[in-house]
Amino acid sequence: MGSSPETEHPVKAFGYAARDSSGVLSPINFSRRETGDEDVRFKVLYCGVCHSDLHSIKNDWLNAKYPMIPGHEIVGVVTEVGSKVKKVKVGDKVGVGCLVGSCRSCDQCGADQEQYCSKNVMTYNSSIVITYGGYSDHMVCNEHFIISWPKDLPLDSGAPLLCAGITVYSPMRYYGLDKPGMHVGVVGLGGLGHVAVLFLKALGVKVTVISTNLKKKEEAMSKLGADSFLVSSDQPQMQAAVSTMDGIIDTVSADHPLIPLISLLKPNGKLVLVGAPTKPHELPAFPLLFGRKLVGGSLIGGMKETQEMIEFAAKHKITAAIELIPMDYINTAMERLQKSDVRYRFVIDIANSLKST
Ligand SMILES: NC(=O)c1ccc[n+]([C@@H]2O[C@H](COP(=O)([O-])OP(=O)(O)OC[C@H]3O[C@@H](n4cnc5c(N)ncnc54)[C@H](O)[C@@H]3O)[C@@H](O)[C@H]2O)c1
Ligand SMILES: [Zn+2]
Repeated sequence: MGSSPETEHPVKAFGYAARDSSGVLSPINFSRRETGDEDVRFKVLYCGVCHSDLHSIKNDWLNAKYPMIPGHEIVGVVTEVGSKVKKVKVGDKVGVGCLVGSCRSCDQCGADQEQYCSKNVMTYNSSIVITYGGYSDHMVCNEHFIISWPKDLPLDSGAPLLCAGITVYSPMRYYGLDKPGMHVGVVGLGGLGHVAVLFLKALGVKVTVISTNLKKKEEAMSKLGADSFLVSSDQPQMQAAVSTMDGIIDTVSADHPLIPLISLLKPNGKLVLVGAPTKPHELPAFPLLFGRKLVGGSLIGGMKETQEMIEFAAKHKITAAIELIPMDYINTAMERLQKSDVRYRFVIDIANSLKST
């Protein structure tokens, strides 16, 4: 029996898609697969708006497939489970982040690092199969990639943790920047950056925000609890902070110089890049040699660590600072995100505002 997109994906769905690199999002009817034995089907309640969604719809990374339905900070309520599903039941609250599949048999998958599996399937714009993300009415996904939502964690302001949260939490753990009393810098106070401050503070780490924008100082210190604030263009301030940091988490989404950041590190300090600008960084050897410094990267986190992160967040009452928006505000939200005009994450109120046409 031949298969067609209709037989493989017979369940009608509705969402918002970008059709080309203008990135403009508009309503779309599409379809999803039936609930398989190991699948969890859920109604989407909330979906965060990550800067990666913006990079993707605009084809900044030159890998866009259209129509593209973005969204990988997805929280919902389970409506159907396959016969073999053990993790959740109908009515449970669940989350899905950036991953919906991986080979499940390679070394990386065996080490709970599905994010580094060469055959992993991203939640949308996957290069392996067609996937559509959370700017949509419902999702279906293998239970391995489902996060069980902690009872006391808010659904709307918790949603951004599924990408922004795990993306900063994982490198803190892996690079050992999680020890009480350490001093860690956070560059770029946006969606990722502001939750980085919250996680580091919960771990007992001293945090300095490094930003281009002095206007964010008051909020960074009083609302997010940062210990100090450096304006990256202020030379005397930057000079006074040279060799003071054990690590830096760099969340900046656009081109920026790394050398001033490397100079802020103590010997053996680590600069971790999580932001994904398109232009290559300039990275001279000398500032690394003198001080045995390290520049590394990190991509989201595996499923086990994402579950651990979300439980850590619930325990420490960590949520994102959000602006809740209706679906039809998304194009304005994307324009504002491009201008860094959001404190600090847009979250779409999908269930109350996405109406099928
Ligand atoms: N590594 C990963 O797994 C991963 C996961 C999610 C997002 N990302 C990437 O991280 C980056 C940040 O994502 P976000 O959602 O936090 O974005 P955001 O827009 O909310 O925050 C980015 C911050 O960078 C600042 N910034 C922008 N241009 C700057 C410049 N030239 N110099 C200094 N600061 C500048 C902005 O003011 C803003 O505070 C994006 O590139 C995104 O694609 C990576
Ligand atoms: Zn993201």
